[in-house]
Amino acid sequence: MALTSVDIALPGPGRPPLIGVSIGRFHMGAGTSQARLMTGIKQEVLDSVTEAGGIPLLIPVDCPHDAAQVMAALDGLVLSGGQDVDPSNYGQEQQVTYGATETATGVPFSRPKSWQPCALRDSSELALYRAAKAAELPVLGICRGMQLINVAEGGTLHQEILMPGAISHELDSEGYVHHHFVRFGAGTRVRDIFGVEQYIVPSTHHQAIARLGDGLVACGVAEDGVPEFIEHADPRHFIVGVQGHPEKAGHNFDGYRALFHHFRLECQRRAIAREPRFKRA
Ligand SMILES: NCCCC(=O)O
Repeated sequence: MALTSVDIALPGPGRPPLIGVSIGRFHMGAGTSQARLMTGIKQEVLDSVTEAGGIPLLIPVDCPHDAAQVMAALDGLVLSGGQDVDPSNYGQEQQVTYGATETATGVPFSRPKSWQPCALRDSSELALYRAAKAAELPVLGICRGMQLINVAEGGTLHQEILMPGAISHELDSEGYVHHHFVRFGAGTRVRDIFGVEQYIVPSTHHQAIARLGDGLVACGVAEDGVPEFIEHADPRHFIVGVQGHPEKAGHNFDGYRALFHHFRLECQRRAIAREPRFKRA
């Protein structure tokens, strides 16, 4: 689908939708006088929502309000990327990777497979997802966000992509992004949005969906079988997860801009249906 700048610039009838964006929390400058606890999100996520015609509103992990109250004030939810989901949320223990040498140091190493899990962020985002779904608000999950949707629906993750025959999905040791193809399922929402059967994925993840959650469809799958896109099978829900990073790819690949565009339109359409007073003549 080719989007023009006019499509993006005109939000259409009604007010621009208010789109909640979950954000991570992390420590910076540990052990220095600049040590601080930060809350942050990649700028590209906010830019993608804004460019698509939505208003992004950040939801901190320790927001004290009930998730249903928060989502009642919003028209949609973006679950952003970041640290790994704690394996306890999908019934597993933290696994450990053992290596003969660490690339940089040449010494044996072991490290937890799941990177910096944060119980507070997990519980906050799981509650927001459930509240958004209950209110039939559109949800777009990016990378970790897609994995969180799967976990919320009872699915599981591979704590590392080490399955036989798996292609490379991670940044390589020099930081280059691997690109590979994804094939969209016929009759799926994402197939309609992208308007093609195959698309390119800039891939930067080390975990992947293992068992798919209830009600979800793996609507875009890589050649090694790794789910790259998921969506909810029930058409009442606009719930879409992307394992890659659409917020980083929109300037090169129109399909990812189309994804944000359709998400914003769906948020707006449902907001108008709920609040007809916002509809312009
Ligand atoms: N697990 C959340 C971040 C994405 C990944 O590396 O799998």
